[in-house]
Parts: sequence; C-alpha cells; structure tokens
Amino acid sequence: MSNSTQSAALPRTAMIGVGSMGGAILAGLRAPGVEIELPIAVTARSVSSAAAFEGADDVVAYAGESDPDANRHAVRGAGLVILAVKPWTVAEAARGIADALEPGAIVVSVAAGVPSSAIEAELPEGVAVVRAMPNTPSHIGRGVTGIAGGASAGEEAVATVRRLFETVGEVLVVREDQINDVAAVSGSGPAYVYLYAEHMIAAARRLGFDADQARLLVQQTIAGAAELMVRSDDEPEQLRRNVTSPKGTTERAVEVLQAADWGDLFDRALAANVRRSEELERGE
Ligand SMILES: NC(=O)C1=CN([C@@H]2O[C@H](COP(=O)(O)OP(=O)(O)OC[C@H]3O[C@@H](n4cnc5c(N)ncnc54)[C@H](O)[C@@H]3O)[C@@H](O)[C@H]2O)C=CC1
Ligand SMILES: O=C(O)[C@@H]1CCC=N1
Repeated sequence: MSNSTQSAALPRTAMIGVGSMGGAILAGLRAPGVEIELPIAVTARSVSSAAAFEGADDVVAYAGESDPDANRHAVRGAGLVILAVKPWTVAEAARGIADALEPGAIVVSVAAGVPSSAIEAELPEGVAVVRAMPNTPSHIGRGVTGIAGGASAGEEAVATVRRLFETVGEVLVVREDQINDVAAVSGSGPAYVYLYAEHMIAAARRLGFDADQARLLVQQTIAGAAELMVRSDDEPEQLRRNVTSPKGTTERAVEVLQAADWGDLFDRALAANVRRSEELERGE
C-alpha cells in the first residue's frame, strides 16, 4: 500500500440505499474531520426520504420514485460505491448500475450472505468488489467492520475500503468465508446488547424504578462497563471478578445467570445467525 493511498482523501462515494446501515455509515462519513471528496451521492427509494437531504452541501440525494435512473446518476464519477440495500436486491442493484460505473470503481456490498462472486457476475471487468460487514454504532464513529476482498479486488481496493470504514470505527480484514461469522458476532451484535438492555430495564421497572430511572441506570451501566473494557488491559473475566466481591451480592446474581448456560445459548444463537446468512447465499 502506498503512502498516497493511506493519506489521500477518500474518493467520491455513492451509496445505494440509506436505511439503517447505510444511514449509519453516512452519518459517520459526514462527521467533522472525515476527509472525503464531496458531495457524497445517495439514493433512496422515495422522494420524501431523498428530501431529507435538501439543502445539505455535502450530500446530493436521488430518489428512485421520481427518477428511474437515480442509482445510475448517483454512481457517475464515484470511485467508491456502497450497496446498502437488502441482500435479495443487491444483485439487481449491481446489474442496474453496471454500465454507469467509472472504470476501476470499487463496489462495496454490506449485504449479509451475498457472495462477492454473485455481485462480480453483474459488473464489468475492472470493477473491484469488496464485502463489508459493519454495524450500526458506525453512526457515531464507534462501529466495527469486517472486510474481505472478492476475487476482483486487489490489495489497493481492500486498503481503500479499509480507510472508508476506519472513518466510522475499527476494521478487521478477514477472509470472505469468515464474513458470515463476523455478521453473527459484531454485525448483529448490537441487537444482542439492546436485547439485554430491554430485559434489564424491564426487570429494573419491576423492582419499582420509573422508566427514566430504569433507562438511566441500565444505559449508563452498559456504556460505562463497555468503555472500561475498551480502556482496560484486563480481560472481561477479570473485570467481572472486580465487581464480584466474595460472599457479596453480585456472586448470587451471577450464579443465577450462569445456570442458564450462556455458552450453549450463544453458540446456538450465533449458529442460527450463520445459518440465515447461508440461506441468503442460496437465495432463500
Ligand atoms: N442493519 C444492520 O445493522 C446491518 C445491515 N447490514 C446489511 O445492510 C443492508 C441494508 O440493511 P438495513 O439498512 O438494515 O435495511 P433497510 O431496509 O433499513 O435499508 C435498505 C434501504 O435501501 C432502500 N432501497 C431498497 N432498494 C433500493 C434501490 N434499488 N435503490 C435505492 N434505495 C433502495 C430502502 O428504501 C431502504 O431505505 C442489508 O443487506 C443488510 O444485510 C449489514 C450489517 C449490519
Ligand atoms: O439482520 C441482518 O440481516 C443484518 C446483517 C447483520 C445485522 N443486520
């Protein structure tokens, strides 16, 4: 990787689909200090979604509803194109932009389950396809993204996509056969944390706290514990032991929780997640 690749601003970027994940990446890319050639072009399905960007000087939005060529217009002049639509529409979206892509453009798919080969099959020679599995904390620059180049992607394309996702968090380069596992752990991972938060808030309310009190206690506990884990050299197990005074209160609660066999529970949950990626890969 050359120094210029490392330090140059990100190329003009287009994003097809700005829903949950695309919107999170876009928010991260628009944050102050991110060096990217502007404007970022995005396409939404509806006119009203595109209208949300009216007056923005860093984003130009196209709506498929009013412009059947919206996606093709968006990718013109873009060196990077992010496909952030549902897995079952990714190949169709790639087919629709194929003849409008710049030579040498890099197409990044964040879709779960869809192999790079299925996207490469829709695109001309010379376009590099890179898969990425980000997560929604990208919205605030705290995401983690696994990336893997397809057969069409050289080191430089992977390095550029790495820089793209480093603007919204941490990046792990993996083999493409590990992307489903990344989805199971970190792509979907925020949902597991929010599920835990939902149950903790509900339990706190049953103890008698009102909604605001319960939310404050739980969200600050999760945020503080997560930040301590990030900043500490200690493993999570040690951090847990630091809370668990011998013969104290935590010990009793942890005994109850561990009786539920979290090891098996998480193995089964992650396996179910991977199975769904495999179904998506088969077009199911
Ligand atoms: N939501 C998440 O946390 C993550 C999602 N992903 C992947 O991101 C992709 C999108 O997922 P979500 O954002 O959750 O779904 P979503 O439904 O929130 O977003 C998809 C967006 O694409 C738009 N869209 C659909 N077809 C379009 C087209 N032809 N042109 C322009 N816009 C179009 C839809 O209107 C919608 O706004 C999926 O492939 C998913 O596997 C990957 C990692 C995490
Ligand atoms: O639920 C999904 O299919 C997507 C992929 C990873 C997170 N959300």
